[in-house]
Amino acid sequence: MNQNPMEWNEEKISKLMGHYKEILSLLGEDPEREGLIKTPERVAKAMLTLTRGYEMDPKEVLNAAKFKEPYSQMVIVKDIDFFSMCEHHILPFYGKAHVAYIPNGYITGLSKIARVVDIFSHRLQVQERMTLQIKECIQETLNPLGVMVVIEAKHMCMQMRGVEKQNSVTTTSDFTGAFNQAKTREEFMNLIRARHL
Ligand SMILES: Nc1nc2c(ncn2[C@@H]2O[C@H](COP(=O)(O)OP(=O)(O)OP(=O)(O)O)[C@@H](O)[C@H]2O)c(=O)[nH]1
Ligand SMILES: [Zn+2]
Repeated sequence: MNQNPMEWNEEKISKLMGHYKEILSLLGEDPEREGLIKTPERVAKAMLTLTRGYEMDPKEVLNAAKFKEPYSQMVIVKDIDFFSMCEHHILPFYGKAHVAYIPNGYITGLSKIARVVDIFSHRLQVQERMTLQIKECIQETLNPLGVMVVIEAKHMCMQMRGVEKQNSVTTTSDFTGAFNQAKTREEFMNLIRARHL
């Protein structure tokens, strides 16, 4: 998922650099001093990297590795680390995503589930919408018997500023189909909590 520098959109970078230079001045800094001279360019590239998910199609990623397979028990990819940015403050929120689905004739490459999380997290987000988008993307692409997504995250806008709570963790979950049954959700939650390897 590293952005190839050859693919930088020079026009966008140049415009972003102008804005970040202005922001540095407004914050009381001297954008011409040595340590800051390249900062607008660095920040422009960092922000384009952190929002690269806008340029990517998560359904295409899943469809590229969709395999016909009769396996119809739960598949779980847990502890998928992610970093995203809250759309309210443009500050990071970060944590782990856990995804389960029950195939209905088709499976996907395991890494593709993590890639879908990467794509949606590299956009300005709220945790709830990210949870729902991952769920919908998998449901609509693989048409499984059910999909469930659980996300646990810490929000820096609640740690560094505002209410300044360092240890609160937000958990969101969403599901379809077979996960409407409490027993199926329980199986997933137990497997998430179990420590293996
Ligand atoms: N539901 C939800 N809220 C979020 C998320 N990320 C940040 N927020 C919250 O978005 C809210 C924005 O509230 P506002 O009152 O408009 O903004 P604010 O004055 O900066 O709020 P404080 O953070 O309480 O200082 C805050 O309560 C944040 O904690 C998220 O992923 N989901
Ligand atoms: Zn925020």
